[in-house]
Amino acid sequence: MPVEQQVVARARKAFLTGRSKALSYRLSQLKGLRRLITEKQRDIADALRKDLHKSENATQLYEMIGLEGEIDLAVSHLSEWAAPRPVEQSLLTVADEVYIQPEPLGVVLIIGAWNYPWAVTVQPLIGAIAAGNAAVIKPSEVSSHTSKVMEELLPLYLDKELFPVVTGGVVQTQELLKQRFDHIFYTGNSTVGKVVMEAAARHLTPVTLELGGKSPCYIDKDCDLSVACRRITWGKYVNCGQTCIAPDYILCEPSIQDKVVKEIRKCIKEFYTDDPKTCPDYSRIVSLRHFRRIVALMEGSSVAIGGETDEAQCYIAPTVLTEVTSESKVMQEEIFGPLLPIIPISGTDEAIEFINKREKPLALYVFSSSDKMIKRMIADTSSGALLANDCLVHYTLSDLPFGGVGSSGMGHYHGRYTFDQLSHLRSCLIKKLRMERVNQVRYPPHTAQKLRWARLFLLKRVDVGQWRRAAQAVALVTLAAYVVQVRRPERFTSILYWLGSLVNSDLWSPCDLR
Ligand SMILES: NC(=O)c1ccc[n+]([C@@H]2O[C@H](COP(=O)([O-])OP(=O)(O)OC[C@H]3O[C@@H](n4cnc5c(N)ncnc54)[C@H](O)[C@@H]3O)[C@@H](O)[C@H]2O)c1
Ligand SMILES: CCCCCCCC=O
Repeated sequence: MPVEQQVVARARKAFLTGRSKALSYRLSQLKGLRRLITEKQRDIADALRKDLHKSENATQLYEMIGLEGEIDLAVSHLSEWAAPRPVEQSLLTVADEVYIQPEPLGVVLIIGAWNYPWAVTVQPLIGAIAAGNAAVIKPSEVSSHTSKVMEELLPLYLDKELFPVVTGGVVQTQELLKQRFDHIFYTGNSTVGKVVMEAAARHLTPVTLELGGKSPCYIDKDCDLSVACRRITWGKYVNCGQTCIAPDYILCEPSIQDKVVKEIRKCIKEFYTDDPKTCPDYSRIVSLRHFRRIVALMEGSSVAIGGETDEAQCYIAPTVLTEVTSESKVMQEEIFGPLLPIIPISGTDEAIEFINKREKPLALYVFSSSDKMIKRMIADTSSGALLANDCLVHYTLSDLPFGGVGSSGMGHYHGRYTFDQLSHLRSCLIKKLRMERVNQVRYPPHTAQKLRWARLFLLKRVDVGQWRRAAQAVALVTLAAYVVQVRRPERFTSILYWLGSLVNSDLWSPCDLR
């Protein structure tokens, strides 16, 4: 039996013991993960320096702080997320207990990518643990040092049967994909995304696909170009452009192109000095394969800034390309590197047309001082996320669902969204065996009179929670009135009057007919 099959079988067996379901157990595992991040910062940072030339501070800023925040959020909200969720009811079920009970799915497969290997592999794991699942973790073989560190460290802090790490490349991943999972959470490119989805379909396993693509960045001429270019320079060149939501290309009117180039040049110098190659904050391309792919993308465009490369170090300077058209090589695929092409367009109409002609992006960036223009972009385009006047920062908010649409992915996560994505939201309705008369309206023979009652019973929507709160309020006020009557009879009438107005208030009127 292949080792991957054995690992999955062990994880399923551990899940079936039921121990991952107890909230106290989930919390202890989350706290273990938190300790790992705190105690092993140095090992994590060393590996990322070897993989991507990331500085220790950049590792903290772009990966670890986010994970700490997500763990803390899950720990503090777990009981609320996992609790039964009451729902609005119809009159037909008003006497019943009706709620949604989130329950674990079972064994989840998490396949991570290499660019922010801790963020994109461990963040889904936080949700998997919080939701009470077992999870098999497959880090990317491309960030090999990090993969090794994960394999060594995770078992020291987590239940190794419930949360095993499988390392290796395509062969091992494909072996894993033959196994039956209850959910597959994949982060990576769309070509492999299709392979994952096909394998999942064989077992009818649901998937979350966190993919990429070309995220456009439109700069309106009505905007502060120096601020806009500063934010774009940061968003593009952080991690050497190897960010799923990096602005892939700029769309702007020819009249502002020179100013855009000038401002970006200024910011590159400010962030990465005159010689980015020696700057500790400037990363490297992850592998020779990716290096050669990115260098080849420059062909046919003019280099306005940068363009220097060093194959021995997988170094590509922060680069801006001009004289780019839709047909240019650099526009045929996601760049995922430090090349920033500028494509001239005639204005907002053409920008929207350009964006809508292509696949739906993971992120869409708009820089403008006009609220109207920004709202128009939101209304007339579609993307995983839209940011006005900034780049990347939506990723840091746990309350925003992170994910793509169309070819940039399916499903979403972060914060409670990860919990819900990796839970089954089970509908529960608990009726008592009494009050059978109410059910007459649904039993044959189906008469016109029964139908009239059924219409009322089914279409009147009732917020039972609101009724309960109102009943509690009335009970409290009645008690207070009783106490006042005994102690201060002269105030009794005014309290009765107030009580009457409460009873007549909106709280008691049934919801609209729908
Ligand atoms: N949406 C997001 O959150 C997000 C985050 C990071 C990266 N990305 C996207 O990921 C892409 C970059 O990552 P990548 O794809 O180069 O990462 P990658 O090469 O590390 O592949 C991702 C995972 O897929 C596995 N894999 C690769 N080839 C396979 C195959 N043929 N069969 C089965 N499994 C296979 C790898 O083992 C790895 O674990 C970019 O498109 C980027 O935009 C998206
Ligand atoms: C604040 C920026 C973090 C970016 C992480 C992006 C993960 C996808 O590549």
